Amino acid sequence: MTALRTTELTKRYRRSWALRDCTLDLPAGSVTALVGPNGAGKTTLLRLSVGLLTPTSGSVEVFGESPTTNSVRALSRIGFLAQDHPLYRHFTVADLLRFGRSSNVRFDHDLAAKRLTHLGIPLDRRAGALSGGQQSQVALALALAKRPDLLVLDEPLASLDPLARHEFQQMLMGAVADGDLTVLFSSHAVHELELVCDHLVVLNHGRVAVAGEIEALRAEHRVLVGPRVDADARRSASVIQATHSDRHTTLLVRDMEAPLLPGWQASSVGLEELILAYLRRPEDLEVAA
Ligand SMILES: Nc1ncnc2c1ncn2[C@@H]1O[C@H](COP(=O)(O)OP(=O)(O)OP(=O)(O)O)[C@@H](O)[C@H]1O
Repeated sequence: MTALRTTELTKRYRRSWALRDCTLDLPAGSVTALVGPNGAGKTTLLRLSVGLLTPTSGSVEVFGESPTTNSVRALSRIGFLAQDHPLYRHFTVADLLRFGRSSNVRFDHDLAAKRLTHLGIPLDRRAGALSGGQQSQVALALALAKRPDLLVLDEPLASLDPLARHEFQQMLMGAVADGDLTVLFSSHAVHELELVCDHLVVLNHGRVAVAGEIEALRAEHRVLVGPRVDADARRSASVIQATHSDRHTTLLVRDMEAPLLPGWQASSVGLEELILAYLRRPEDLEVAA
C-alpha cells in the first residue's frame, strides 16, 4: 500500500522553480530520508505533502486522498513537524498537551507526557523558556501523540544533541516497529541515515536525483577502480561520479551488468558515498540521465 504518492509535483514561487516534476511512491511502513543541499526543495516537498502548500501542477495523495481537497480525512492521518518547530511560547508543556488532546481525536496524552518526563522536560515550564532542542522534543512528542499514519519531519535532528539524536532514532525505530507508521524526514546528517531509514530520496535543484529502497539502490550501484581514463567518463549516463588520481580512475556507476575490463576492480558502495555522489552530480548530467 502506498502512503504518499506524488505525481509530477511542481511548485513555482514567482519566477523560481522550487520543485519540478517530482514523482515518488512511499510504501506504507517505510522510513524515508529526504536529502539535498540547501535550497534543493526539501521543505517545499514536505509542505506540499502535508497540504500546507498547493502545487503549481502535479498532485499529492496521502493514503489515496489529496491533503488539500480532502483535507479533513487526509490531515487526521498526518503528523507534521516543521523545521522551526513552532510552539505557543506562553503555553506550558502541560497546556500544549491539553491543547493537543482537545484538537485531535486520537491524541495519546499519556504517551507524550511519559516521553517528555523521561527526557527530563518539566511539564510546568513555558515552551518559550525551553532550550531549542527541548522545544523540538516537545514538538516531536506532540506530533507522535497524534498517532499519525504518516509522520513528516523537517530536519528533526538539526537542534538535537548527540544523545537526543540517538534517543530520537531509537524512538523512531520503535514507533515504526510498533505499527504501520510511515515516516518521511529531511536531514543533512547523511552519515546517520543508514541506522534509521530504509528508503531514500535525493533532491537536487528541485528535481529528484535518485529515489528508492536503500538496499536496492546499493545493489544497483558499484564502485569501479582501474587505470586512469582520460576521456570524460561522466558522459556515460550510468557513470554517476568519476574521480582521478595520477594513475587511477574511480567510477561510481549505476550498472551491474557491464563486464569488468581487464585491470578494473569492483566493490559495493556505502550509503553516504552514494548520496554524496548524487549531490555532487552536475545538473546537465541529471537531465541527460
Ligand atoms: N516562500 C518562498 N518564496 C519564494 N521562494 C521560495 C519560498 N520558499 C522557498 N523558496 C525557494 O525555493 C527553493 C527551495 O526552497 P526549500 O526551502 O524547499 O529548500 P530546502 O531544500 O528545504 O533548503 P534547506 O536545506 O536550506 O532548508 C529555494 O530556492 C528557495 O529560495
